[in-house]
Amino acid sequence: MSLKLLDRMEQPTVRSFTTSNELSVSLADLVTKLSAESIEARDRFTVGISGGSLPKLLAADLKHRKDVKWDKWEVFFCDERIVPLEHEDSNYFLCKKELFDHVPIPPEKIHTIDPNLASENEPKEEDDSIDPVAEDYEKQLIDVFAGAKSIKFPVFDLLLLGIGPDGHTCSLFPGHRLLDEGVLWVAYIGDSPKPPPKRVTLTLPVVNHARNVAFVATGSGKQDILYQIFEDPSSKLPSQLVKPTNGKLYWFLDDAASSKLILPK
Ligand SMILES: O=C(O)[C@H](O)[C@@H](O)[C@H](O)[C@H](O)COP(=O)(O)O
Repeated sequence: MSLKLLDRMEQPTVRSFTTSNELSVSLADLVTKLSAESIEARDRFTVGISGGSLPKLLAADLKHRKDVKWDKWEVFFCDERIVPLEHEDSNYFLCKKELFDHVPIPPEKIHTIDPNLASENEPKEEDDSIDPVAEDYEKQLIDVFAGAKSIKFPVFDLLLLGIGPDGHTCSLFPGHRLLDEGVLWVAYIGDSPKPPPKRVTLTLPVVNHARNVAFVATGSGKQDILYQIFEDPSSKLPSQLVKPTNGKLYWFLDDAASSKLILPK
């Protein structure tokens, strides 16, 4: 593979599958393995899930696994649309339909935004990454990850990321000022190029502090952006800025998405 992501300490693991079902089985194997290892080491598994096509691919095989200690999971959302939780645009709603309705994760371990906190008016210009929904969600992360301690950033056991055709991930979009956010754990974006516009998102430092990060991308619509990411280290796309500091990076692709990449057989 002519992987140009050479400036990271550890090469990512890149897997491409003929079918999305094969991808889902392999992804479920990794999630199950990381869940067991995390629970063994820390008596819990902290995971962040993205929206889009990821939840269906994640759940397809995982929801049938019997060897997962679901009650030890702490689930967050890598980004979330500021809509009611029962709205079809809600990532929680999507994950509930695909996964949470099929596995016994205790409801109190599924950490959702509180859309009722949404302010009618946009934040003031100078602090426009701060918003009641984002602040509340950040407090939920602090409760789970920091408790009484003060830590710079949370360390997720696994973050599951999608990638947009423009190279965005979470709700971190190309050229957006949020890419420079270095303090907040959760930020507000009111002008998401991908509708709906109002969202909260984990910030890049949180993503890069994770023990494991797995991108999931399928379909020919992703082939060009994946080629750019893997072949052009100079472009600073959000997905290319994901370089876990002390963590492992995985790419789960299907052959349609990886068709322009030169991957080892
Ligand atoms: O809430 C969201 O919109 C997602 O978290 C977003 O970051 C998604 O992962 C990408 O847009 C890829 O979406 P697809 O996998 O559907 O192309």
